[in-house]
Amino acid sequence: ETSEFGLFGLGVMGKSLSRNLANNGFRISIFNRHVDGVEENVAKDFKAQFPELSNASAFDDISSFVNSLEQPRKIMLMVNAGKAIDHVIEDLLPHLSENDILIDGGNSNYKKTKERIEYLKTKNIHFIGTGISGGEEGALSGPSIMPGGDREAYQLVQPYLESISAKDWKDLPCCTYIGPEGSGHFVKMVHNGIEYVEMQLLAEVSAILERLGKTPDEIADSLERWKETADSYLLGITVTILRKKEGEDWLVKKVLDKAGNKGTGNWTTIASAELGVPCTLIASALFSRFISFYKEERLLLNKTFGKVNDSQLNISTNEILEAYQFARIINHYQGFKIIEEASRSYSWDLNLSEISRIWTGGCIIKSDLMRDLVEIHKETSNLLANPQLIEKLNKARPSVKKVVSECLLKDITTPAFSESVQFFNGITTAYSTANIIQAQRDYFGAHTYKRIDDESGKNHHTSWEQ
Ligand SMILES: O=C(O)[C@H](O)[C@@H](O)[C@H](O)[C@H](O)COP(=O)(O)O
Repeated sequence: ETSEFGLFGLGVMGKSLSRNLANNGFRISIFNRHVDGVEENVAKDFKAQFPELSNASAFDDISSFVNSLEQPRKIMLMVNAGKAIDHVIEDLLPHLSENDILIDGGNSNYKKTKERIEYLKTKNIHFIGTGISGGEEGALSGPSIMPGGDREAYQLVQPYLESISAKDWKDLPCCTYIGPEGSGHFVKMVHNGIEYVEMQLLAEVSAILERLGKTPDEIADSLERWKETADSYLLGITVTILRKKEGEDWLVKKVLDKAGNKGTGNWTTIASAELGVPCTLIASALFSRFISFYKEERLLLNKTFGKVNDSQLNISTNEILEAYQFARIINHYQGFKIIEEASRSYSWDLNLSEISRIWTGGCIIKSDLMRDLVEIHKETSNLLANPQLIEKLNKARPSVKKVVSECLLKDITTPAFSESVQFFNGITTAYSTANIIQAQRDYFGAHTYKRIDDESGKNHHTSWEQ
């Protein structure tokens, strides 16, 4: 009997998604390449390991894999983002038939996805660029799925993606058609950008609570209490991480402080620059990872400059919680702003409320705040215009300013907290200092400027020295 769905690439996510598809009763074919001495019989061995895969067909030969599938074929590619996708597409093409559908479930760059859609369209093959969030566990039990590309083709794979996805509080699938072109991968990219900041904020919170003399267990106790008002997946795993011991020692203390990245935070920062959206927090979180990589230089410079002010920190845990809530709202404001701008610039017509909804389950940034954003985005796309969030921000302002200034004075590095206040001050300032910038640009480059007393809006130029 032919299979109804194919899974190509049995890495961490591919394996979890295969089992998820099988657990949902689908007849699947699974494929993993054969690499002498490296990857041999991966699909067959994997199939043998899990009872739910007993009906699955396992292959390491592309033509048998493709021919095992009913037409139009639906194949999900779970291979590393980048060139590997193009190689796999070229390997598959000779075996595919018109109207077959390829789904790229990796963290691919949205511009490349658009190119691949257009390239495969010339061969009457559909390509759906799909963001999948939730890691190994989420992919098995139900990830958040963000498919983008050809809507008709999506409808043919919708039953599979919706079945395996996480379910929201109304038991609806955390999977929805995002939009055309690479919009699915764009939205996943921004998901990761928001994720970077949420992780950075929790790291900064831990550093501040440690400076207040708390052990990892005591920090975990505090964060555990924060679940009442600020629960999120990342808060939950950070509690577990902080409690993890190796003998008497906390494992987290043994982890080398060099944070890696696989590119999505990078791309989000580039996209924010290209689209003119100030995602300052995402850029800051990315650059904090880059700074962490200068470990040797940091050790040297620490000797040169050292921390001078290690006096007592005068901050309460509750003020840190309020500051954390403040910065998270700014983070989500910036994240959804770039999605809104991309939707406008690329005519993708994205639904911010629906995107918030599918991010309430299965994904890394799922949280109580995201749950609130589902309703808020039905009223406005501007989170800073929502009365509920305005009230929260105004209530938390004294705390975040105190936390940032105290940490600055006491030499505790809090780039994400600091940036949240700087951004907020900037975006809420009626008359900024940009008039000076315009005058300087006009001075040395005759770039012209507009005048507040000239409603025509025409450009003016001044010979500033005369
Ligand atoms: O949503 C998710 O499931 C994760 O974000 C996932 O996509 C992956 O873990 C990223 O690679 C993390 O990004 P970095 O490797 O850049 O931290």
